[in-house]
Amino acid sequence: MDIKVRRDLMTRISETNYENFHHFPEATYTSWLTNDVNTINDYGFSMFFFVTNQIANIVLSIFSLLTFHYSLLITVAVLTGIMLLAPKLFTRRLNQRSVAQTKMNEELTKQVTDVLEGFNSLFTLGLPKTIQTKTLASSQKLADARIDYAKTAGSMSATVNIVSLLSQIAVLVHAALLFMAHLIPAGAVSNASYFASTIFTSLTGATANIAEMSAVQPIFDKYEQLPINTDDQKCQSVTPLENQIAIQNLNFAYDQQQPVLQNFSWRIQKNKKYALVGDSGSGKSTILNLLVGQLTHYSGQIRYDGQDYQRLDLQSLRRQISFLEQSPHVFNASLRENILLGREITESQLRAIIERAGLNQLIAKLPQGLDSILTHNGQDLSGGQKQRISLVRGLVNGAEIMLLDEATTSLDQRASDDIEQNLLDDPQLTLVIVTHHLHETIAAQLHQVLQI
Ligand SMILES: Nc1ncnc2c1ncn2[C@@H]1O[C@H](COP(=O)(O)OP(=O)(O)OP(=O)(O)O)[C@@H](O)[C@H]1O
Repeated sequence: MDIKVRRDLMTRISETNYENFHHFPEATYTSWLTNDVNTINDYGFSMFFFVTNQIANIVLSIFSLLTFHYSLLITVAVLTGIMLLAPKLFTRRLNQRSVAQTKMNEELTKQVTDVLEGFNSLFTLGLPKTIQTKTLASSQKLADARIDYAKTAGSMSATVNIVSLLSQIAVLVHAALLFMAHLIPAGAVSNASYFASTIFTSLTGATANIAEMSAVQPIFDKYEQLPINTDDQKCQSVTPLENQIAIQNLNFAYDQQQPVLQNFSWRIQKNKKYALVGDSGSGKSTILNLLVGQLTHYSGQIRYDGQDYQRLDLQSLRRQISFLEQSPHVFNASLRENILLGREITESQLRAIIERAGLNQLIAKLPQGLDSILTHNGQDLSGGQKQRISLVRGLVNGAEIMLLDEATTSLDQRASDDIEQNLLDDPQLTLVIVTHHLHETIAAQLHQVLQI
């Protein structure tokens, strides 16, 4: 069941779009997939098994009581109704406490992840103690949320227990009256008391457990906040570029108060080479993100061979465009897996691409070559080596449009120029380079250098 919950959640994550995914920090997803799944186990699935057991006890005891006198069943039925209503007084509060608890779990995971990722910065500034102070507050908030939940669950349990006790006394009195009226034998009075105790004790447990079980529903509701992207399925699949990508009168803002691009127009023609330059924060990366269909909330138009981006299947668009970031993520897997990422090419094609991106030196240094395992986020690689891996990934795609977002900045000038020259020499390639260090010889070969 854990596997199914996680699989459904990962399906949701993998099928959402770029903007929806980044609506939450990664740590929130970590919390969903770990803390929340544990909560679903502890309060959801485990309770379900208890409740099944308790309901079996109740049903069998009711049958036994029925053999003494039918009227006992009526008393039990009325009291059961009252017992089932008692926890309803607490359901809303319990749900709220459950949500608060999962939110605090998310907050703690977020803080812990954030501060541990910043370990190097804090350490070099001589501030390692900040790790404690930054996480203690969220840890305390989580503890408070857990106590609040326990208090509500405890109050509910106490109320149901009192109703249960009164109900057991009521059945005993009823049985005693039946005995006095000579309707049941004396032994049935003590047995009725025993079965009443079984019924109401099991009911006490079952009602509290059902309430706790339902308190995990808000977690599933929370998962629904991550919408699955269904737009692409309705749209047109993208084929290799024949003519041009045209941006027309485009306006874009991450935050409505601060527009990044205003009335921006630009054309990228097939097989031509471009550079985007400009001050830091001027919007160069944003333009690439728009071109690759990652940012979709803009006004104006982007057209791919005349077709509006809004009508295109953006997944298939991304198969036509290789987008190379400045700091690519390196997975904790072999170098080969890091390059292929599930795609298939022949060994000779792979070797040729590695040669082209200048990754040979790194492979020669690694103990198992291409099959050496890299650490999480490539902590044992240099920035330049990571960028070469990213370039190989892009070339494996075989896409004829390539967008480089300062993708060679960690390499020395010569290596960076070599790679850029290699891409410029490819007549099939449509190339856009975002850079702060445009070498004159490279600039001279470009179709256009656009200043943002
Ligand atoms: N995800 C984001 N959310 C909010 N604002 C953002 C986001 N990404 C970028 N911005 C803002 O948008 C503006 C343009 O950013 P962008 O990264 O496109 O600039 P850039 O020209 O590529 O900068 P640099 O040369 O430093 O990489 C900046 O003011 C930046 O703060």
